[in-house]
Amino acid sequence: MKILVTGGAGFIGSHIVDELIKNGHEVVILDNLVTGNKNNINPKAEFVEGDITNKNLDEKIDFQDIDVVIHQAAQINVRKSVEDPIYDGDVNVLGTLNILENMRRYDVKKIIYASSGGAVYGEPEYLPVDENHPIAPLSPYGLSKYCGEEYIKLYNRLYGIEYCILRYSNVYGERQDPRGEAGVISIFIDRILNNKNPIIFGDGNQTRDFVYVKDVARANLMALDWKNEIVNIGTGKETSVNELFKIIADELNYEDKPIYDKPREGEVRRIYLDIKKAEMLGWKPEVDLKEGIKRVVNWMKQMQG
Ligand SMILES: O=c1ccn([C@@H]2O[C@H](COP(=O)(O)OP(=O)(O)O[C@H]3O[C@H](CO)[C@H](O)[C@H](O)[C@H]3O)[C@@H](O)[C@H]2O)c(=O)[nH]1
Repeated sequence: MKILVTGGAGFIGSHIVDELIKNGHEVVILDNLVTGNKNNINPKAEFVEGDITNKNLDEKIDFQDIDVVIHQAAQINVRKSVEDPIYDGDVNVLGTLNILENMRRYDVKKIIYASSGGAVYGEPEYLPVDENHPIAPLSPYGLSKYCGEEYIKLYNRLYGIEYCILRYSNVYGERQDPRGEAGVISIFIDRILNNKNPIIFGDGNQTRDFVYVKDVARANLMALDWKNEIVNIGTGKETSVNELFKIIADELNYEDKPIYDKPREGEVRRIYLDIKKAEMLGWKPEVDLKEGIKRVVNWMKQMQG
């Protein structure tokens, strides 16, 4: 199949591209390189530098040739979305709509969409959070990601474009930029390798569901066969930031303590995803947190030479 991966030079998108190419697919990458990185680009993919909000995108990309779009390009910074909700909406809502319009115009059959299991549900009413949990985002980012979902469902009703919406939990792994938007795992490892104490916001008892990026990439590959589904992609396991610190400290033989700072405002206390639906569809995470952290450590050591 010929697949367009938007954001294919980014952290998650580039792993998806690698997985697709490994499985014999032809890949076109669209990325504006704002947070994406040229070094992440698989040499076997065709690379188009451009923006999902460009109204003349069809001058750069031959949509007629594309079978499926895997849409990963986005504004992904939660705090930035609070500071500048209009920019966030431009990229995440209008950018997604622009992709859908091109798909409609040139008859592209299917879209796989990266949504956020951490941001669309808001403060969990029950745990683990399944796909039927009420939607009540606490940030413009959570809402803009959800708007993307709704436009995709609308385009399915109106024009029959097939979809699969994947709601990721906290994704970590190689190529996540520790100095970039998010990713407590790469931030802690980066700080320890540079002789700085990790900083824990609040008491460290807040919890998250950390899923390894190559497991997420594999979910995208499988989603090529899933039809009009909304699926949580996580591990179904809850890990506190304190526990996380301990696993990373053990891995790096770090004996110093973390610094405790004031809690980050507006973030959820506990969240982890119910992944029964993904499991029913045949996907499950394969790399556990310890092993995944080992891999990130090795990668970061390599990067630092
Ligand atoms: O130096 C740090 C960084 C983070 N944290 C804590 O670690 C947890 C995870 O923080 P992240 O910034 O890694 O991720 P978030 O849970 O804030 O998740 C956000 O960023 C994710 C990307 O990794 C997804 O986009 C997700 O949807 C969005 O809510 C939070 O409790 C945060 O307070 C620290 O204690 N110290």
